Amino acid sequence: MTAGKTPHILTTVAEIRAVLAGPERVGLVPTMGYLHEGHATLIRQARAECDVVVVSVFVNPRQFGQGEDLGRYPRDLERDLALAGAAGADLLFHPDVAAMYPDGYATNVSVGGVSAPLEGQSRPGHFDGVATVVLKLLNIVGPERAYFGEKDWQQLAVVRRMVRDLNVPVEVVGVPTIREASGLALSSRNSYLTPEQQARAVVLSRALRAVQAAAAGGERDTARLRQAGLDVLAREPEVQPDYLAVVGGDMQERERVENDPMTRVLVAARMFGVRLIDNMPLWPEPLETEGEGA
Ligand SMILES: Nc1ncnc2c1ncn2[C@@H]1O[C@H](COP(=O)(O)OP(=O)(O)OP(=O)(O)O)[C@@H](O)[C@H]1O
Ligand SMILES: CC(C)(CO)[C@@H](O)C(=O)[O-]
Ligand code: BAL
Repeated sequence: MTAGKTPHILTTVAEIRAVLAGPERVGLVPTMGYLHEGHATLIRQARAECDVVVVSVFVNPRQFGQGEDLGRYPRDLERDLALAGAAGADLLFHPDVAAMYPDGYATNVSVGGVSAPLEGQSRPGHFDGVATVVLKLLNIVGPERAYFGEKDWQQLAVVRRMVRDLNVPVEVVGVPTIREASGLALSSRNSYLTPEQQARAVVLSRALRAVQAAAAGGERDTARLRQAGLDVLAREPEVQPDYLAVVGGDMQERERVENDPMTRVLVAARMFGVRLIDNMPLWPEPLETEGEGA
């Protein structure tokens, strides 16, 4: 199949299973639609590495809590088709809710450990919904590789854990976060904000960079690193921080940060009524190990 064409839309499990029955290497890019350059980057990487690229567009009700934005989540299938096609997608899987959760549906996938803190604490049940739908999508499409953005760092950890624990035969590929020139991480939810509000939301990435700078300056105490980020957030009156945390690959904070490339600083905050998340590695460049070069 060639890149740049409008992908075929398939809406039923039987259809997509029939189309993907061959021996080709399939890449899956799961999304909730309203695609942007972050999604396009995942699709392009899948295009470069796989024979057939499937993009799923499904706003999964099971990962939204009560009072969250399920009802107003942005949708534009025509635009998604054009963007997915231009980035190299062959197929767009767009099931409706009844196709994914038919009458009598009764199964939940719940990943322990990495799901519990941060987003898991702020959005109870969210990662059950994510794990459940991702496992269903993997079972429906049967890809060799599945692509996820580092923008949802904890989600990536949850998916990796689930795939390992349940022996799912897929390679999970994490793709670095795509940002506006300003530093704002691209996100479908940015569309809820005016351009002026988006400009002010840059404070989240600035806070993350302040934590990185404090670590680069020698700070190793987690509470003080955290404070460096919170001080930046405090200068923007429109920010209501949810959490800012410096965690290891297990999503847990320690008193002092470790010389470990998995150490990550994550932030979630409400701005102008919209909940935004972002994260960065604590060490943007690989660290020399203790004593190396001495
Ligand atoms: N800026 C980005 N850079 C890289 N990957 C991204 C980016 N934004 C989203 N993704 C990834 O795209 C996939 C689909 O995400 P999703 O459709 O929820 O988009 P989103 O922009 O994260 O939306 P939301 O605003 O709901 O968080 C996920 O794996 C997500 O991590
Ligand atoms: C992985 C995902 C498509 C599951 O609904 C969603 O959580 C997302 O878009 O990040
Ligand atoms: N990209 C994360 C999906 C969610 O917030 O539900």
